[in-house]
Amino acid sequence: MSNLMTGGQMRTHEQAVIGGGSVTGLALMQRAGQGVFDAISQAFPELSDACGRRALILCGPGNNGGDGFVVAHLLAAAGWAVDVALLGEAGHLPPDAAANHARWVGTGAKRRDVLSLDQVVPLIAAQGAPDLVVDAVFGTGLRRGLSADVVEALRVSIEAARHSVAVDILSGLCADSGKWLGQAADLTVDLTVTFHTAKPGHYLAAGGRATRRLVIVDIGLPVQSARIEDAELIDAPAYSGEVARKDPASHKYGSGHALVLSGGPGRTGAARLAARAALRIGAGLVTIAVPPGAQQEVACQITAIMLTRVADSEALGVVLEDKRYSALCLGPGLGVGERTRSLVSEALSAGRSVVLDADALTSFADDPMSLFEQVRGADVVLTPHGGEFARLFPDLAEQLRAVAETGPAVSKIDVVRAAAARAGCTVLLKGADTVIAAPDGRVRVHAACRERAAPWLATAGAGDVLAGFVTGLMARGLEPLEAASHATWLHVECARAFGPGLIAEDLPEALPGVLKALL
Ligand SMILES: NC(=O)C1=CN([C@@H]2O[C@H](COP(=O)(O)OP(=O)(O)OC[C@H]3O[C@@H](n4cnc5c(N)ncnc54)[C@H](OP(=O)(O)O)[C@@H]3O)[C@@H](O)[C@H]2O)[C@@H](O)CC1
Ligand SMILES: Nc1ncnc2c1ncn2[C@@H]1O[C@H](COP(=O)(O)OP(=O)(O)O)[C@@H](O)[C@H]1O
Ligand SMILES: [K+]
Repeated sequence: MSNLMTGGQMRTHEQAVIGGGSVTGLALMQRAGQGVFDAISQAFPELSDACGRRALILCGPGNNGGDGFVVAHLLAAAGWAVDVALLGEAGHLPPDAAANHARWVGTGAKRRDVLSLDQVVPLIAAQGAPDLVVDAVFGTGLRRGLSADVVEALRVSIEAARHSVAVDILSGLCADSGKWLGQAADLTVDLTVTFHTAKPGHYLAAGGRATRRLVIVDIGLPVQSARIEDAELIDAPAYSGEVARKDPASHKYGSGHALVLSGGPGRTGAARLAARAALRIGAGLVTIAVPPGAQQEVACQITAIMLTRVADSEALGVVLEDKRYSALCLGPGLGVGERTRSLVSEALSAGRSVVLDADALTSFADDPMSLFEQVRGADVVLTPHGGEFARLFPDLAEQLRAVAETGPAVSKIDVVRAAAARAGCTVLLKGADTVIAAPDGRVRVHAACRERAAPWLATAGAGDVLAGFVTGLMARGLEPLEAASHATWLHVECARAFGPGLIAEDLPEALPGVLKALL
């Protein structure tokens, strides 16, 4: 896993390193610009012959613009015809950007013109499409939404150019949250080149869709050891290798016994999906607890999975006298109301690992604190989708939903971290971008975007399978944050392995192939 650093963390780190005297801001800017140039050459080999190529570089009023001037210089040196447009006054640029602006403009007979940003649209109308547009208008310093003329210049350039590249992050996106500040511009570039680490805004919300490729350039800043305030990205190509391995000497009870509670007649499918997922991910045994009226329905659809009758919370208490049940899953298809609340309370009081999903969460919509009092400090994972999250944490959901006028905006990381602290247990908020937070502040991010896109995963029952994966891994003894992280990565991996046409039943069946590939 790698760290995701916010704009603020990046600035603090950069200032500390510059303050230490080992490097100057100007040198970092040169490395950043060189990194963008190299990434362009690598991503678009068809541009290697610079003869007759035209580039348009859009520079902003801060250091992101400074990076743009470095890129302009390198492209021109390589033989490109380069136009540069600047937003704002050259005289107001910060020192390092001003130095690179001056270098670009040159002196005497070799002076070059710098256009103003409002000359960009007429330039493209007159000259036709450039081969390359580089967006160096705003990076991590974006503080408010783009004005309409900036959006227009960006849109026309990006849509016209054959190749589009954003320096650090596409202008208009908040680097911390991936949200558009102000009005959403909904632009997409071919390539984004960022520095030192990826930022949350490259993965969260609109940020995950705003670039087709992301390249992270090492600009020589020292790598910081992991700190609790850094969100970690679940990104390793073979993340869940440890899950694929089992102790050769263990027996089935060594891998735990998962109990999945089912809803009544006609509502048992979700629990069966979760149970199959828990078994496939390696729980040694899986049992479905069914209300008596649904016994027939479940019995005729399971084989390796076992069944026990559980009419109510008292019956659940009796079942849980068997201490070998190591993890429980409640929620999928369970029904909303008092019965579910009492089953949840019984499960939590038994002191096992517990996954609460779907109806088990919605059942506490009227009094979320009564749930949090029971889960605090226990090995519990809550797995809400956006709607369920809003029922338990309405204020946090509102902060996440609100249009952000100023940056940095509240991010999915911020709200899930706050939710986990409030609930006192691990919270996994689902979506194309999934954020998992432990109550101690650790956060993991998985984004099903770009090379990990899994659009077929947005299918009924996929969430039940995820709950089953988490349950199975907790049954095997993984701690909540680890179980949730591996389950999330494997869930997407199964969807990617199966591909188009995926339905929820296919996910557990794709898992053996995925696990085998990890060994
Ligand atoms: N950190 C590092 O290690 C390294 C960083 N590097 C580079 O520096 C970049 C960060 O530079 P940065 O801090 O100068 O911010 P940047 O994004 O250029 O913008 C700030 C300017 O924009 C203005 N402004 C903001 N929003 C606005 C709006 N909506 N509309 C209009 N104006 C607006 C704001 O003005 P103000 O808010 O003060 O009015 C200020 O003038 C980073 O992304 C990377 O590319 C690399 O060189 C190497 C190492
Ligand atoms: N666009 C998407 N790309 C990747 N994964 C997605 C996308 N949309 C939803 N998912 C995933 O699909 C699952 C849907 O779960 P959920 O909303 O609970 O549905 P259900 O209740 O029908 O099972 C979650 O794991 C979520 O992260
Ligand atoms: K940019």
